[in-house]
Amino acid sequence: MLQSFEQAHSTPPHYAAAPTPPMSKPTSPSANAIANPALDMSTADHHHILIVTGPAGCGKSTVAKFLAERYGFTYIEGDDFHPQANIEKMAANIPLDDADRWDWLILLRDQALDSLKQGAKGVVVTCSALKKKYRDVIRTARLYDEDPNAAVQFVYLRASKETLLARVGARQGHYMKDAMVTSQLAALEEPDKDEIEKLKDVQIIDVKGSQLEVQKLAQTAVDSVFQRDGAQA
Ligand SMILES: Nc1ncnc2c1ncn2[C@@H]1O[C@H](COP(=O)(O)OP(=O)(O)O)[C@@H](O)[C@H]1O
Ligand SMILES: O=C(O)[C@H](O)[C@@H](O)[C@H](O)[C@H](O)COP(=O)(O)O
Repeated sequence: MLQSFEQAHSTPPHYAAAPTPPMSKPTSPSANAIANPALDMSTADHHHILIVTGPAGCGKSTVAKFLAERYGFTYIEGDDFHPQANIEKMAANIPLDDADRWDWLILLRDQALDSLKQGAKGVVVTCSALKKKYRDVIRTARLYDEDPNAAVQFVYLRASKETLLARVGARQGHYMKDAMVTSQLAALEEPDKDEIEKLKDVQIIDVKGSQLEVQKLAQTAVDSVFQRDGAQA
């Protein structure tokens, strides 16, 4: 959900014009979160940057809020960090191009790193990250991090065109309208074999089910990442 850009915030020097609203405070895992040793492993051995990706309407914000609450991570809503020019373009049904996206992607990467630096035990970021080269920008977080245990992990939400159209169409008050779904899918490069098998930093979630079903799938996927990383630590 888009928030106000008027609040005070710190601005990275290389992105002076960017809106940078404050991030949500880390939340404690909800009282009814299922007890799971993965929660401890994630915080003891690694500081994860979870990037929830996929086209408009796939459920990024919905899933990211759930994951942030479950793990007590800081939530960063990517839509809140677009410069006004990008928002105006999207609201006019004009797809962003690469040039529109680079600084936004760098800003999201740096916001995630800032959060970890300020003590967050992990971060969940929503970012469509439609193309491999956009994901590669976020992957460079590792190079800039002062914390050698920081780990970027993508949670890609896979949805059919019909599902996207239905969900974007039903959503109220967002600048991204259903007319943009076609261009989102045209730009989309799903995570490829290299990313899945070599980099091993992508989890793919089918989101055709209910919110609860999708939450369970996302939780299982992320728990497995924490288990894996804990075992390797
Ligand atoms: N699994 C689901 N089933 C049905 N509706 C969903 C599901 N997940 C999200 N939604 C709804 O679809 C719309 C788009 O979800 P949202 O999280 O805003 O997607 P994104 O952030 O990827 O654009 C919202 O109105 C949301 O409530
Ligand atoms: O919630 C949404 O509907 C989307 O996330 C939408 O807002 C947009 O896709 C991104 O903010 C960035 O735009 P690109 O996907 O064109 O990079």
